[in-house]
Amino acid sequence: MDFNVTQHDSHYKVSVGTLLLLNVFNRMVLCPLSRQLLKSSSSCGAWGRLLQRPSSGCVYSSIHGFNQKEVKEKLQAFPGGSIDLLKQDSGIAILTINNPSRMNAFSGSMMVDLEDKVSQLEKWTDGKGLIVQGAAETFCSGSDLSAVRAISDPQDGMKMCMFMQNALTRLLRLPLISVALVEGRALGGGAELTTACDFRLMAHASVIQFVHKHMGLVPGWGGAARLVNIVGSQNALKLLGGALKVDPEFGLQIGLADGVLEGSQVEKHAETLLQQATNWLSLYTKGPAPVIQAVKKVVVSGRELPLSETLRTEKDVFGTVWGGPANLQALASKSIHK
Ligand SMILES: CCCC(=O)SCCNC(=O)CCNC(=O)[C@H](O)C(C)(C)COP(=O)(O)OP(=O)(O)OC[C@H]1O[C@@H](n2cnc3c(N)ncnc32)[C@H](O)[C@@H]1OP(=O)(O)O
Repeated sequence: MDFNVTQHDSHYKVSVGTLLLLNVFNRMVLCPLSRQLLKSSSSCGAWGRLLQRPSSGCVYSSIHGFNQKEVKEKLQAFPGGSIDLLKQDSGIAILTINNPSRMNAFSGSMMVDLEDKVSQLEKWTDGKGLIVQGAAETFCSGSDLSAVRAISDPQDGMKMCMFMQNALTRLLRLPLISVALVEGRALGGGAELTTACDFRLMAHASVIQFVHKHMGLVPGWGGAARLVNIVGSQNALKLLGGALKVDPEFGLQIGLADGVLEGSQVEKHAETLLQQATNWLSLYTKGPAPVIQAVKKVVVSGRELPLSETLRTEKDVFGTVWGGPANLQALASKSIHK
């Protein structure tokens, strides 16, 4: 029996035998080969650095004089609040910044908690998407100012900054499509946190503001580097230099926001913001987890690596889905894309 398969504008004739052979070839030759390539590149290659090992997305390690255990102990001295993770059967997880009495400011223990939750998400094989939100109708007001005052020594400040850069870089590199649901205010480090997600959805009347200049600071959690990638250097300079308030309309205009959510309080039976964000995200997370994760991996490599390295990574990721269950099922079901 032959299947007529349309891919874009070309028609291919694929027999069941060919499909099975492809699958066997993939499982016995390509996959072990890919795994071998990944192994050999894991110590220094870009692929290994970015995608292969959990927590390998770290920017700082002991070779940079960074002692994670020591920094964690110091941060734990500033307790309060929590970072809550809910992994759902749908493959979409909800990460909640939870410290309402301080407008969801990050205490030291919340920073440690965040790193722990990112580690859990790195191991989530069934995951496809992630929504990052704040508790009690506001997003996050940045660093807890009482901790900031206590860690005024530049060396300690830099250690906290390295810790948060590691955690947020790993958050952005997760093989999950992530969205920050911004309600209320995202200030300082909270604004930086929104840039560690792939997308930002802003609720009516919400504000993202890099208030660092007003605090005599610049972003230190990787937010400036990510902001430049998202909105370009001209807009980033305006947002940081002017500590401008970004409302949903301005956010859409400069590309910081990817969508605006309706106010749920206005109409009694309106969808909650979380439901709206989930619906928005599900357009991109529909399908099997290995395929969605592969999509995110090729985009991460394209976003971060030089062209020749990103092409090699794309080839390796391609090898993990080619002839895989979703690919074979699509071929067998004669899927067409009108
Ligand atoms: C590299 C990271 C750099 C940084 O993130 S530096 C921190 C940047 N963030 C800030 O400066 C935010 C300072 N806070 C504010 O501007 C205002 O509190 C804010 C968020 C606009 C909310 O204003 P309001 O709605 O009027 O509420 P409020 O001021 O009464 O605040 C309610 C309670 O929350 C507290 N709070 C808000 N942001 C905080 C923070 N970042 N650290 C510690 N506590 C914070 C605030 O002190 C107040 O507490 P309390 O009720 O007086 O005990």
